[in-house]
Order: sequence, then structure tokens, then C-alpha cells
Amino acid sequence: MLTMDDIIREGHPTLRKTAEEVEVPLTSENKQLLEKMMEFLVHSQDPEIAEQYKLRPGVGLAAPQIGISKRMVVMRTTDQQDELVEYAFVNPRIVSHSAETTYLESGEGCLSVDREVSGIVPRYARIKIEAYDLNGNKVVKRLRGFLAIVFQHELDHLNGIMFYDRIDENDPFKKPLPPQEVIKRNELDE
Ligand SMILES: COc1ccccc1NC(=O)N[C@H](C(=O)N(CC(=O)NO)CC1CCCC1)C(C)(C)C
Ligand SMILES: [Zn+2]
Repeated sequence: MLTMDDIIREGHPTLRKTAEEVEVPLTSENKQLLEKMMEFLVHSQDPEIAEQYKLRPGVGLAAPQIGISKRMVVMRTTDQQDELVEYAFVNPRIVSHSAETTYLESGEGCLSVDREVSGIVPRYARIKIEAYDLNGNKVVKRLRGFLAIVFQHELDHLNGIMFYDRIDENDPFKKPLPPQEVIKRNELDE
């Protein structure tokens, strides 16, 4: 089983690489890898196992975080109907997104970052994504809320981006402007 020892931490070069596309349908090796990543999230959300192995409560994990530079991510959290959702995505991408942005009031953390980095991490509020699932089937989904944030956080890992890269260092707690306010400002300029 995967434990925190298998998760590489900031400073490891693999976290800054662009991960490679994965051949679909998945080889059994890549399928097993994706299943082990999902198993980590399940374990990390099980009070007994998480306590025993000192696992941080994970809601998402990208393959580069276990040192494997492949475009594969897993997510396990509750959706807006408070239903448990588990996603294993291969070659995921955002095909369209809202102009509106969202962010976690409390900021973000990362399984690969052993320190607090405070500040607002702007994310698209709503996204339409395409990916392949464990069985190589094409998936098209619309995500919003926390799920959309987790997806964007994991997708960044496939492109060598860490959450704190997105915090405005000059004004870490600047709230991203909703687009309608931006439009009003432009009208004033004319
Ligand atoms: C069961 O756990 C929860 C239940 C309800 C709300 C939140 C959580 N857990 C998390 O947000 N967990 C974070 C997480 O897994 N990640 C994923 C990660 O580091 N992926 O690379 C960081 C999150 C920050 C924003 C989205 C994902 C860590 C870095 C704090 C472990
Ligand atoms: Zn992370």
C-alpha cells in the first residue's frame, strides 16, 4: 500500500515536470498504479488506517506526486449533494470553463508540501473536463465547487504547477474580481 513515504515533497524535480500522456487502453501496470493511488485516498480517509500509518486526509493525488510523471490523477470527496464521488482520470483536460473564479477561503495545502502557505488560490468556478477512465472509456464531465478545485489542483501537478504558484505574492489575500466588475471598470475607462 502507498504511504506518505511514497509521496515526493517540494524540491523533488519530478514535481516541476510536465507529465507524459498515457496510452489508452491502459496497460495492466498503469491500471494497477491508478488503483493503488485510489487505495491511498481510501486509506487516508479511514480513521483507523490513517491513524496507524499517519496518512494526511487526502482528497486528490496526481501520479507525479509518487514520482511517476504520467498524466493520471485520482479524486475522492463528496459532491454538492454530499454524495461520495471517486474519480480516476487518465489524460485529463479542461475543455471549457466559466469566467467566474472561486477559491477556498482557507487557502490550499498539498500532500507534497509540508508547510503552511497562506493566500488565495484562484480557480475556475465551473469547468467542463474530458478524460479517460480506468477502463479506457472517454469521460466528459462538468465540475463545480470543491470538486472543481480539487480537479484543477491535481491537473496543475501534471503540468509542474504548485498551488502557491497561483497566489499573488504582492497581495496574497486579494480576492479575484468576478468578471462583471471587470466589465464595469472597462466601461468607465471608455
Ligand atoms: C478527507 O479530507 C478532506 C475532507 C474535507 C475537506 C478537505 C479534505 N482534505 C484535504 O483538503 N486534503 C488535502 C489534499 O488532499 N489535497 C490534495 C493534494 O495535495 N493533491 O495533490 C490538497 C487539496 C487543496 C485543494 C484541493 C486539494 C491535504 C493537502 C490537506 C491533505
Ligand atoms: Zn497537491
